[in-house]
Amino acid sequence: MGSGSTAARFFHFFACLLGNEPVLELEKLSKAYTSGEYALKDVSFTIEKGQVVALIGPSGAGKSTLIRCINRLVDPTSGTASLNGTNITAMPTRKLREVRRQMGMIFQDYALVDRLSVMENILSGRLGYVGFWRSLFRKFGPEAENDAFGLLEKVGLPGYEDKRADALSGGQRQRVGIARALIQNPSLLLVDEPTASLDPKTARQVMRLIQDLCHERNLAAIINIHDVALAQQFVERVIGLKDGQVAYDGPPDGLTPEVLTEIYGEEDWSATARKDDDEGGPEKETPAAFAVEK
Ligand SMILES: Nc1ncnc2c1ncn2[C@@H]1O[C@H](COP(=O)(O)OP(=O)(O)OP(=O)(O)O)[C@@H](O)[C@H]1O
Repeated sequence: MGSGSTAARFFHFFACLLGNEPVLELEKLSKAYTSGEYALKDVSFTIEKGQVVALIGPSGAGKSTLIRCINRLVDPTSGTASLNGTNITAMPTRKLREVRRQMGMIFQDYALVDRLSVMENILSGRLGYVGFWRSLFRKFGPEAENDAFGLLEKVGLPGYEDKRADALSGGQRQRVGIARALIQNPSLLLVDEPTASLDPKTARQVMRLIQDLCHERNLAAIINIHDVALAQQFVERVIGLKDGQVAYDGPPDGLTPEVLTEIYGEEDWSATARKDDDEGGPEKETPAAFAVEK
């Protein structure tokens, strides 16, 4: 382990002492694909426990590459990513299973197994915790099943456990995807365009649900999202990528037309950027967050 990672561990330890517990720390993370072009260039930021962050930026800005570097589906070219103080960029592949179960993934296309029940889909989030034979026969134990029932309530789908995944609406499928990610007991949620396939109302419900569950569990999340207005409504921090670099890192209110022009280019942003006299800040937790569209 080099001196860089020793310094990173020191800063992580110090930040924890100060009460700002970093979950994810990126230090000059870069990725060049074989074409030689950089998809990410020196990306550095820290996400603390309980912080919900939107990752925005135009197509090709590097958002998916960043998420993939964090969960090591893609190996960064240089720089480091640390999860709870452990450098995951340097981790050998055989150890990745352990670190990946600390990262819950939520996908645009839900990634459910259609022919399986809601309960089986949720329990598959526990695959990283059981051995080969138990995973093969999908034996996760009564404790995991209890957790799954609790999560079904949380995501507003009580009584849905025996329904097949392909009998659900898009919004319901995403709720199952959220429950599957949470049953992993992750410390970080990586959320890839969770609302891209949903109508505006369901998209809001799903964003509200993610926000509420993160606050309730003090869980950090990065949400890759194209809908800037939706992001502004439900997160406390926005990171804007442009050409693989961080072009903005700040509160949703700071996304002025000028900042959006810097990230996306010239456009009439007046309908998108939150105005100073709008009701400020992301939505706060409300019981309505758990209302379900059926
Ligand atoms: N497997 C790959 N091989 C080569 N280049 C790639 C690969 N994946 C992504 N890229 C390139 O890296 C850059 C960043 O792509 P990435 O998919 O991360 O952007 P994005 O912001 O997620 O875009 P979108 O919003 O359209 O999903 C682009 O120039 C893209 O062409």
